[in-house]
Amino acid sequence: MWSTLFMISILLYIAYRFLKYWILDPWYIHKDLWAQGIPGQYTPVVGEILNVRRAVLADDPLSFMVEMGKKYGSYYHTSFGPVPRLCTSDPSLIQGVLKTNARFYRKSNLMRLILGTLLGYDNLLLAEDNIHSQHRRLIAPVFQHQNINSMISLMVELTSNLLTKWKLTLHDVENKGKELTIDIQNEMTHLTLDIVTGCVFGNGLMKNENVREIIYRNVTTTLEDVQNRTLNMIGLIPIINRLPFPSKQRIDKSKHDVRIVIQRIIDDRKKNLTTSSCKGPDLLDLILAARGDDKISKLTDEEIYEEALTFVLAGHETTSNLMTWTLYNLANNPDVCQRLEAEVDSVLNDNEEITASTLSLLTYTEAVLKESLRLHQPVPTIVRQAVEDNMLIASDGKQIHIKKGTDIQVNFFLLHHSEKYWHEPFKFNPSRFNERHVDTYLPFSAGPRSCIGQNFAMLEAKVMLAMMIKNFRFQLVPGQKHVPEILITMRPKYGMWMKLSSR
Ligand code: HEM
Repeated sequence: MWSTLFMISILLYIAYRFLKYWILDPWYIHKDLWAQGIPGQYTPVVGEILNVRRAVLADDPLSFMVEMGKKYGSYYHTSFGPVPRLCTSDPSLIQGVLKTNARFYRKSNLMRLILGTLLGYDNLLLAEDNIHSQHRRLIAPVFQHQNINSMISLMVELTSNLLTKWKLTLHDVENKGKELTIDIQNEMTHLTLDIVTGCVFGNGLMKNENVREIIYRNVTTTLEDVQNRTLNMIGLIPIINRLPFPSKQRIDKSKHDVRIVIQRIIDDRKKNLTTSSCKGPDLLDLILAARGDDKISKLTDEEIYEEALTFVLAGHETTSNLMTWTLYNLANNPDVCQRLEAEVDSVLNDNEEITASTLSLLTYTEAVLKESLRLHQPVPTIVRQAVEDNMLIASDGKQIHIKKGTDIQVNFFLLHHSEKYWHEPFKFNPSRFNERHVDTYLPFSAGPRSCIGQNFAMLEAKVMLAMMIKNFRFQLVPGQKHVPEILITMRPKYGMWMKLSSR
């Protein structure tokens, strides 16, 4: 009798929790937002997942966001699965979430589920509160200009290796009377992975083909597995995401293999058995040496491992997407490309070393990259979850009370394509960056969790773009579909095939 009552209570409790999570809590949040006059729509349990899926299957993944923006304006509520969301591209609300009220927000559970599997949780991307601020204070000086400027020589060397490979292949192919076509997305992913791993791990990686192969293979296949598990929901459902499906076993094995080689590189570096491949200290030297204000506090071995892997993950696909979309935009805008070629030809000299001061002369190149980041933002949206009730103020003066548990989707894509802030927003026009754009241009986000690697990324992209444009012309192979695919980053779903010719 007592055991039956106990079982019934447990079942009722589970049913209540289920109902609360999937129906009651979301309903109260939507009701509250409607009561405040915020437009929006609510489909219980699934939210907008089916609409998003429909747009993705129709190869038009941005269309849903654009339609919702047109229908409701720069802030509205909806939900993703059961989780209620305030979606916004309003600069004032965005500043509220990312800066003024940042203490009331955490990264979304979705992001933790997707990236935590591979990275762990004590790193800049995923840590919260004190751990995050402590790591940020320790690591921010690592990315100062004087440190990353000494990495330019390695960026140049690795880009030059790729250009030499292209030249040789082009020569061979032309001798056979054919054309050279390559998937530029694939090439850029390899180059950015080469650069970031080289700048993190130095010659422990550069000189050991085997180590490099283990890191590259495991990082890329794990990212694919993690992405597939997100799309088919296996990775998102608690308990299910721990079951030993083949993809989970592959991820665990990769994690283990990567762990062993990276730990070895770190241990060797501590014993001075390996060195930086840059002109100065590399990122690993810098995080090993990082000390807090008290000159004593430092990262633990486990944290150093996670941060090093975080740089590799956060730093390669984002920059590779920037490069791929930039070449796409240049191929579609020959006038811009001509002006870029003229700048690069006048600044880069075959016999002179490329230094920070050479790069500072490439102002139009920088504008081209900035405009590409606006038009094809590598990280088009981010999501934060409110962990306390708080008040946000929109640009039109409306005050919005946000309840604990609400997700906020910050939509950089809509912000960067808003006619309110950008003249002819869908046009590729680098000259618009002759002026400064402050709160309306956020490719690297803003506030205490903005991209810590942004100077590194811009420097690297400038080196790659200038050297590539100096040597080659890139034309799009006709007949391909250019469809963006968005998981955390936005990349071309079917690759980006280009015909290469020498300049
Ligand atoms: C074009 C290239 C890049 C773009 C567009 C980009 C964009 C971003 C954005 C939007 C965020 C905020 C994410 C969020 O709040 O959820 C971010 C965070 C971050 N990025 Fe980047 N990123 C780029 C390159 C890099 C590089 C090269 C590195 C490192 C070498 C890097 C390291 C990080 C880290 C560690 C964070 C987390 C910072 C924190 O929360 O304190 N990123 N990035």
